[in-house]
Amino acid sequence: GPPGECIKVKGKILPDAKGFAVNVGKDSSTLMLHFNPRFNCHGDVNTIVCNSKDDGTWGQEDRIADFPFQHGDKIEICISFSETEATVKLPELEFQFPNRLGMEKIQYLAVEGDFKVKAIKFS
Ligand SMILES: C=CCO[C@@H]1O[C@H](CO)[C@@H](O[C@@H]2O[C@H](CO)[C@H](O)[C@H](OCc3cn(Cc4cccc(/C=C/CN=C(N)N)c4)nn3)[C@H]2O)[C@H](O)[C@H]1NC(C)=O
Repeated sequence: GPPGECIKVKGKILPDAKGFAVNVGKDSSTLMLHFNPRFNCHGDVNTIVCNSKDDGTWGQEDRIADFPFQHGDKIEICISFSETEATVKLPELEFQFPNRLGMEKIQYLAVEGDFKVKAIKFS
């Protein structure tokens, strides 16, 4: 959807989650944002890793200092964006990630890993 629109992903983190990801962008190879909370994977413990992907090539990772998630949590993740940055709103945490590709619309959303999607809403 267009800038300013908010993509809401509601769901439940699995009780034994190692990690999950919410990907938004053009398609699976071109992502404005790969939002990847890691409970314990790739050597990361309780770390949110964010990145972009440009035609199949990962960008530079950003690691967010806070980790407001627990196994089994029911959460809502709200992602909105402008031409300069994406904003991720979580329970007790909000942060920005640069819109490195200058993407003007999001037409792709995928949720992967240990997260059970309950609802997705575009508002
Ligand atoms: C230190 C060594 C070199 O540096 C590492 O180099 C790795 C490879 O590049 C990076 O890792 C990569 O980082 C990328 C972001 O930048 C993507 O996240 C990618 O994953 C893509 C991907 C997504 N997906 C689906 C998915 C997503 C989330 C959970 C699951 C499944 C959960 C498993 N549940 C179980 N088993 N119950 C599955 N699969 N692959 C990841 O491989 C590390 O961050 C990086 N670490 C650091 C500190 O720099």
